[in-house]
Amino acid sequence: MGEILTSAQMRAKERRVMQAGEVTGLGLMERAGQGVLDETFRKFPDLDKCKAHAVVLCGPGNNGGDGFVIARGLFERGWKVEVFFWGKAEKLSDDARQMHDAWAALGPIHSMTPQSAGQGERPTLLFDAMFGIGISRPIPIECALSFHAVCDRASGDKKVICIAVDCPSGVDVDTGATLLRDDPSRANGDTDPRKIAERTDLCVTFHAPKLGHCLAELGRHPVAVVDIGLDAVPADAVIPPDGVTRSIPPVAPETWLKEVTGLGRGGHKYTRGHALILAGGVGKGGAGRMAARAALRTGAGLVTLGVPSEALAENAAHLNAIMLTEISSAKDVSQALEDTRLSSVCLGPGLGVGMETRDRVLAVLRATASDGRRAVLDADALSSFADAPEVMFEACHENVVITPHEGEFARLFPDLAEKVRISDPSKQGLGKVEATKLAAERLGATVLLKGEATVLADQRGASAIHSALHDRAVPWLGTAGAGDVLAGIIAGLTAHQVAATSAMIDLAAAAVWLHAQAARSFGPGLIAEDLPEQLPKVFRECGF
Ligand SMILES: NC(=O)C1=CN([C@@H]2O[C@H](COP(=O)(O)OP(=O)(O)OC[C@H]3O[C@@H](n4cnc5c(N)ncnc54)[C@H](OP(=O)(O)O)[C@@H]3O)[C@@H](O)[C@H]2O)[C@@H](O)CC1
Ligand SMILES: Nc1ncnc2c1ncn2[C@@H]1O[C@H](COP(=O)(O)OP(=O)(O)O)[C@@H](O)[C@H]1O
Ligand SMILES: [K+]
Repeated sequence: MGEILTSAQMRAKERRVMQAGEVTGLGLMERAGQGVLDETFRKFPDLDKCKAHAVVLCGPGNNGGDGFVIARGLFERGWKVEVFFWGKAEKLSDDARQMHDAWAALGPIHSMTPQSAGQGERPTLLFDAMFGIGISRPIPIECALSFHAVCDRASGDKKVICIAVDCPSGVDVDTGATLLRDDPSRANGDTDPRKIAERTDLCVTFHAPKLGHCLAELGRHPVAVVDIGLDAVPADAVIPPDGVTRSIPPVAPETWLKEVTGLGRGGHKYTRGHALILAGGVGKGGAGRMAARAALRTGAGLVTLGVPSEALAENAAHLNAIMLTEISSAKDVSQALEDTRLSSVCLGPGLGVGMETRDRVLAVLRATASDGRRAVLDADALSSFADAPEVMFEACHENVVITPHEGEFARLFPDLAEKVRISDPSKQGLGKVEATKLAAERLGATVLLKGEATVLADQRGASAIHSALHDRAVPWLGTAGAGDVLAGIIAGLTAHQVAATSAMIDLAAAAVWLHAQAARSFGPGLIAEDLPEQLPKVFRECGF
C-alpha cells in the first residue's frame, strides 16, 4: 500500500467508504476481527491446527467490538474462550453492541478486574482489544493490571502469546508513544502502560499502518496489516497526496529507486554530476572522505573533496578516483561553486563546530539558492548554528536537505524536540513525524531526522518514514561514521543530472533506503567504510 496514516486520516477514510455505501461499520468490524484471527494463525501456524484456550480483553469502544468478533471466531473454531469487558454494554456504539450481543449468545462476559482476569489457567493466546486508535488519555490502571494478570496467571507456566488489536492499548498511534499518567509514582511495574507494548508479540492493524506502528517507540513486535475493504475509495479522494506519510521502501523498491534517482540510465561523467564534499582539517578528514567515497559509489560522475591547505597532503595520501582541491575559507567555497558543473555539495562531517563552518554553510546556501543545485548539511554544519538557528533557516532553500540525528535536531529545534518528549497530546506533545514536518516548514527545506526510524519531511508538507524495525532491523548500522556515509549517498544521488526533476525528499528517501539496504546486505560486523563498498551489490540486486 505504501501509505502510513494518522488516526484522523483512518477515520476520514472509513467515513468516506461508508458514505459511498461500499461497506457498513458492522461489516468493517467483522472483517477487522476476522482479519486479526487470520493474521494470528498466519504468524503462529501451529495454533491453527489446535483447539486451544484464549482470553479476549474488550474495551468500551469499537476496539472492544473487534474483540467480541475475535471471541466468536475462536469459539466457532472450537477454542475455549474467556471474555472480559471493561465498560457498560449500554454505552457501546451500535456496531460494538451488536458484536457484544452476538458473543453474549455464545458465552459469558466477565467484568474486567485484575482479580477476575487473574483466575484460571494461563491461555495460549491473549487478545488485547481494550483500546485502539480512539485513545485520548492514559488507560485505566485496572485495564493494564488485568492484562498482566492474565499473562501471569499462577496456573500454568507457558508464555502467553499477546496479540494487540490495532495497537497495544494505551499507545497513541499518531506518535507511537504510550500515554502516561501525570503521577509517575503510579506508573511503575504492571501499572506502567508501556509494559503492555513490551509484552506484545504481534500487532494486527487495519487497512494501513499508522504512524506509531513505524516508529520505534511503540515496541519491537511485528505489525501485520489486514485489508478490510477500504480500498474501494482511492486514498487521495479523502486525503491530499502530500498529507499521507509514505512508507519507505514502497511496495516495489527497485522500480521506485529507478524512477526517483534515474540510476542505471546512460550518460557520461558530467551528466552523472559532480559532487563537492567539504572535509575538515588535519586528522579530521576521515568523515569527509567516507562521504566522498559514498558519493562516488552512488554514481556521481566526479567527486571532489575540498580541504584546507594544511590537510592536502594527508588527503592526497588517501585518495585516487576522488579529486582534491584546496578550500580553506568561505571565500574559497564561493569561488569553487562558481563552476556550475559542481551539481551538489555536502558539508558537515568532520568540519568542526564554529563560525568558520557557519560561514562556509552560508556561502554554499547563497551559491545554490537559485540555480537548482542541491546541498546536504549534516553534523557540524548543523551544530554550528545551535546559537542562531534562524540564520540558517533564513538562508535555506528547497534544494537543501539537513540530516540531523536527534541531538543535532534538538540543537536547531529545541522547542520541537522538547515537545516530542511529552507523551500526552493534551499537553501539546508532538510525534516525531509532526515535529519533523514543522521543522521542515520552518526551514523551508527537507529535514531527514535519523534514527532506527528515519523520518523525512519537506517544506510542502510531504513526509515519509523509513522504519528499520522488525524484519528490516539493522542495529549494526549504529556505528561511527554511518551518518557521514548517508550524507555522501545523498550528495551522490542529487549530483546526477537526471535527478534534477526529482524532489529532494524523494532523493533523500532513496538514499536512506540504499544506506539501510547496504547495511542489511553486509550484515553484523559492519563498519562505516563497508557501506560504500556494499553499494555495487545492492545496485546489482536492484537490476541496474
Ligand atoms: N476506524 C476504523 O476504520 C475501524 C475501527 N475499528 C476499530 O475501532 C477502534 C477505534 O474505536 P473507537 O473510536 O471507538 O476507539 P477505542 O480505541 O475503542 O477507544 C475509545 C473508547 O475508549 C474510551 N476511552 C478512551 N480512553 C479511555 C480511558 N483512558 N479510560 C476509559 N475510557 C477511555 C472512549 O471513551 P470516551 O473518551 O468517549 O469517554 C471510547 O469509548 C479501532 O482501533 C479498531 O480496533 C475496526 O472495527 C474497523 C475499522
Ligand atoms: N539501530 C539502528 N537501526 C537502524 N539505523 C540506525 C540505527 N542506529 C543508527 N542508525 C542509522 O545510522 C546513521 C547514524 O548517523 P549518525 O548518528 O549521524 O552517526 P555518525 O555521526 O557517527 O555518522 C543514521 O543514518 C541512522 O539512521
Ligand atoms: K488494542
